[in-house]
Order: sequence, then C-alpha cells, then structure tokens
Amino acid sequence: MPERLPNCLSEAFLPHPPAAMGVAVSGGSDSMALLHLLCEFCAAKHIRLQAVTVDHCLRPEAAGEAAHVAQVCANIGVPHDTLVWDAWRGEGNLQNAARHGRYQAMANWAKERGIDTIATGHTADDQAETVLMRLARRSGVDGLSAMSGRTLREGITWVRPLLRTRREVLRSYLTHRGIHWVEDPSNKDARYDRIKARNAMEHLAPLGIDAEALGEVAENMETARRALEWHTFLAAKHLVTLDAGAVLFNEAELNLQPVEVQRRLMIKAINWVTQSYYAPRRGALANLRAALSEGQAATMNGCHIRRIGAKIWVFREFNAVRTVDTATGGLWDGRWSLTAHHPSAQDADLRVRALGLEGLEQCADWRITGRPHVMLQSTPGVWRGDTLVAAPLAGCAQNWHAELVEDQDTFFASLLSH
Ligand SMILES: Nc1ncnc2c1ncn2[C@@H]1O[C@H](COP(=O)(O)OP(=O)(O)OP(=O)(O)O)[C@@H](O)[C@H]1O
Repeated sequence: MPERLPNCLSEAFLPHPPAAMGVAVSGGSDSMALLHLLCEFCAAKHIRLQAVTVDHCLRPEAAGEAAHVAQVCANIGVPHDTLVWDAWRGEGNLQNAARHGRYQAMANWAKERGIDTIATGHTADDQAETVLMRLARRSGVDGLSAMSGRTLREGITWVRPLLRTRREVLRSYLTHRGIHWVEDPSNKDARYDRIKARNAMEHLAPLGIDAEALGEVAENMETARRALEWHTFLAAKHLVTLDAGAVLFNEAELNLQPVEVQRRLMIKAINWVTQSYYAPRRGALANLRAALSEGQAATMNGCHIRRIGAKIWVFREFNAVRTVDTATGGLWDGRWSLTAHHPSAQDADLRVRALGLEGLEQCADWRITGRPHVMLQSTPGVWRGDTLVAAPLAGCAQNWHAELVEDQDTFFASLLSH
C-alpha cells in the first residue's frame, strides 16, 4: 500500500481552494484518514486546516476518543477543537437529533473562525450502504441519487473528498503509516439499518452487486435527478406565478406536466410558503392531487391549497398562523417584514398578526387587490389591540409595506440544487 493515495483527493473537490477549511473528525478510520490526507493537501496548497470533533455525550468512551483525536492533531500540527452536544431530551429519533445537532454545532464553530468549507469522511462504502437502505424504503430518484461531493447546509459548504474511495483502502493506508483509529462499537451493532446493509453486501457480491456497482447506480440516478430538476425548473417558469407570498399554478398547464413534475412543483410550493425543508409524504401528495381534481380544497403542512378560477393557489393556512404575534420590527411567520416610514410606526403597542375574518371586515377595499378572501385571511396586518391599523396586502396600506424576506427569485432558485 503506497503512503500516498494520489487519486483520493483530486482537486475537483475544491474547484476554488479556500484560505481556510475545516475537517470533521470522529476518530473513526474514514475521518482519521481524511485528516492526514488533507493535512498534506492543505500544506501544499497553503490552506489553513482546522479539525473539529463533536462529543455527543452518549457513550462513556466518547470524551476519550475526542481526546485521542486532539492528540493526533497536536502531533501533526493541526489546530483541533472538541464541541459538546448534550441537547438530547429523549424525544424523537436519537440518531437524527444527534446528526442535526452535530452539523449545527460544526457550522457555528466554522463561522466563528471564518471557515466556510468543512470536509467529512464519507466513503464509497457509505454511498453503497445508503443506496441499499434506500431500496428498502422504496425510494425514488431522489433517494437513490448519489450523495453529492459538495452540499450547502447551515450556510457552510460541506465537501466529501473520499466518496469514491473504499474504506478498506483507507484502513490499509492508516495501518501502513501506523496511525490508530477508534472503533465505534455501534459499527458492529446489527440493530442499525446501516450495519444490516453493510453485512448484506457480502451476500450480494456474487450477484455483482458491490460497492462499485451501487455507486454507479447512485451516479446514474443523480444524472436522472438533475434532468428532472431542470425540466421542473423550466415548467415552473412557464406555469407558476407568485403573489403576496402565495404560489399560483395555471391549472390547465400544470395538468399537462408529467405527474412527477407536478409532485415536485407542489412540494417546492409548500416548502416555499412554509419555509420548510422536508417534503410531504408521497401518499399525502397523491391524496392532495385527487382532492384538487375533484375541486376540493385541502390543507397540508401548514398550507391551504385550492383551485380558484383557472389557478391552483398554495398559500399559508390561517390556522397555522392564527396565534403568530410579533412586534412591528420583527419577522412575522419567519418571512414577512412590515414597515412604515412615519414615526408612529415605532409605537410599542402595534403588533403584527394575521388578518383573519375580523381583520378583513375592517378592510373595505380588499376586493381591489384581486386576491381571494380566504387567502387574505392568513396575510399579515398591523394591529393596535383589536383595531386593524394597516393591511398592505389587502388594499389597506396606510403607508405600510409588507415585504417578503426572501425575494421571489428564491422560489425558482430553490428548484435547482447547487
Ligand atoms: N462526532 C463526530 N465529530 C466530528 N465529525 C463527525 C462525527 N461523526 C461523524 N462525523 C463526520 O461525518 C462523517 C460521516 O460519519 P457518519 O457516517 O457516522 O455520519 P452520518 O451521521 O451518517 O452523516 P450523514 O448524515 O452526513 O451521512 C465522518 O467521516 C466524519 O467526517
């Protein structure tokens, strides 16, 4: 085994080398190898490298493992920090909560240090195991698509330089150089789906289903996913309009699109209106489609969806914002800012709340906006007690402006991954 792995870290993973980058090191073989490979790579490119380990306080050995990583980093002259995540409150899925907490903690760590890129040690084996697990979940093109070599999350670019490298290659590299790594006991625990998938690989090999083959499937799926994404983007440009924070589809044009494109457009619309990241379930979306085709209205994930005239409107569900109440200087529903340029705009007793029926009763001119009554109910207004002061989206502006924090281009941009 050579001391260097020349093909592991191609420059392709960093098209624009940053001045500084982070590396997430759990202490396992993959990230330990990544640390050493990056140490050489960054020295040659004059990139300042810093390492980080998150201790989830879930296993008694974890603190010792983090200390081991710290020692290894000290030996090779890479600054290292251990972050503690102990926010588990016993609710929901522990693995997901720990992963989410870890990414957030590392992103904050990086931002505090002026680092915008962090490398993680995902390998070709992780890729293959993920494909197997996704097959079991009956995933479609998105789920089966390859993990990307670069993703944006929490305002940080995450890179995965080892995605095409097998774990066994990294282990022999470490062994050859006498570098010790930590063996996480959960890596042998066959109660976890990932370990089940790992163990299944040896039985699948005689069929020709190995890490390389599964990796290729994932890359083919990724190519198909991008084509679908592009088609969806072009369709959106043609049949979507945005108005007052709502998404409007030309229904006749929408129905001409393939079902999968319709599904993706609906997900993006719901996510844009609710500022959410998670897609509603396939079954729920199929029910929504059926309801709409029968002319019924539906609510889903905090959105109200219905046909009005020739359009399908997707807008905020009134019940989801009924109790949202903020000061006029703040963000209402995470996306609206209401401002005015007169001095009374600063009055401490002014609040922003949804209009509801009460608000619209005080808004004589709502019809001139051309917006549906049911949609305007969930738009923001400025209130003093029970009296409506202004409703800029409902034709009663009184010199107030309602602005979305995300400009409308972000809806179209969200249709394309980066
Ligand atoms: N506790 C940790 N501290 C620092 N980095 C970590 C830690 N755990 C995992 N990582 C980083 O994430 C990489 C992938 O690890 P692992 O597969 O265990 O995580 P995961 O939660 O499955 O990640 P993902 O959801 O991104 O697939 C590691 O190689 C390492 O770079």
